[in-house]
Amino acid sequence: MMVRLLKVHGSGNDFFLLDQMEAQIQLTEDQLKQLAQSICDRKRGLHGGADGLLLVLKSAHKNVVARMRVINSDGSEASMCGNGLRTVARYVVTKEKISPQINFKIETMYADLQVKAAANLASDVPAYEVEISPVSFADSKIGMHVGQATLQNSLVPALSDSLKFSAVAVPNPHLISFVDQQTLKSNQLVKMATYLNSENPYFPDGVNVSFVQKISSNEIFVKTFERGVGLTNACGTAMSASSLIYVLQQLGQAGLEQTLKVLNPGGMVQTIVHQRLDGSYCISLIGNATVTASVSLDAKEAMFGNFSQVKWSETGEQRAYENFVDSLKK
Ligand SMILES: N[C@@H](CCC[C@H](N)C(=O)O)C(=O)O
Repeated sequence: MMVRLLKVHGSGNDFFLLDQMEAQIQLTEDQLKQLAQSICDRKRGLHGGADGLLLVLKSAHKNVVARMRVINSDGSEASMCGNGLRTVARYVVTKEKISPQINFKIETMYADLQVKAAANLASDVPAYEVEISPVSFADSKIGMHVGQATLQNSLVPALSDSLKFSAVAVPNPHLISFVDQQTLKSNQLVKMATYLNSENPYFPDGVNVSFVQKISSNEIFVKTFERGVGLTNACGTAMSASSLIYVLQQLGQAGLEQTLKVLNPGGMVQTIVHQRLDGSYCISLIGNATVTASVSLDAKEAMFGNFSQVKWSETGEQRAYENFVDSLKK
């Protein structure tokens, strides 16, 4: 059962992308989960593994070009993936020959989201802009049980006696703390997030946890431990959620519609926080959509960790991306 995959990334948050409309045989839900776990495994997976598997499907919604599903590397399904959506948008533009000026929609678990091509981040680094929405601060939408209906820069004594937390669903769940350099460099993020993504009474379905550092008024650094994955180079929804919290708590109205620079361990994206007329928020996430390789493999063999028949062909795009990351350090 041969299938073709792409290896893609946004800010180094990397994925295998499978277009199920092109696959000759449809994999069952169990087979998709097993394939994701097998190829994404960082030690025994395909070419160093990945953070997840992105599925591209047909959408039944009117005026929607395609549908995206996201399977984390542990086989769990996520409701949204910001970095992944940019790469899916690029894939759909190429496949459907959509003009780069056109805005279009991609269906995700809870919303049909606007996407469009953006100006290159740097020479030969294609970029896309995607909508991150819907946003909710309610404990029920976040899957949060901390004895408070919302968390907005609040102490949660069960988690830490000094760090303050904010929680938001965009719509996948995020727990965010603004920290100093020493805390950012410590093992606290991994320790806390590992606990909150194992059996625990506070976030029984797990949560993406980010530590954020303010760099300047329009610049933040975000480090994320993702639910279903672990520490990643970047998490698009986490950077969007962190930008929203930063604007609401530190910039106020003046921060709306402003472009923020969001640095992360894998590179940099830009975000813009919007407030709609009905008072709800949404975020524009702008960043690279890089295709590093095209792959063909026998899905049944790959599910069991046999990659002997894999054909792997590099695109050459990674070099330009690395030059871009180097330029950020200067
Ligand atoms: N990397 C993603 C988020 C993927 C889903 C997350 N691990 C979850 O389970 O919610 C992003 O770029 O947003």
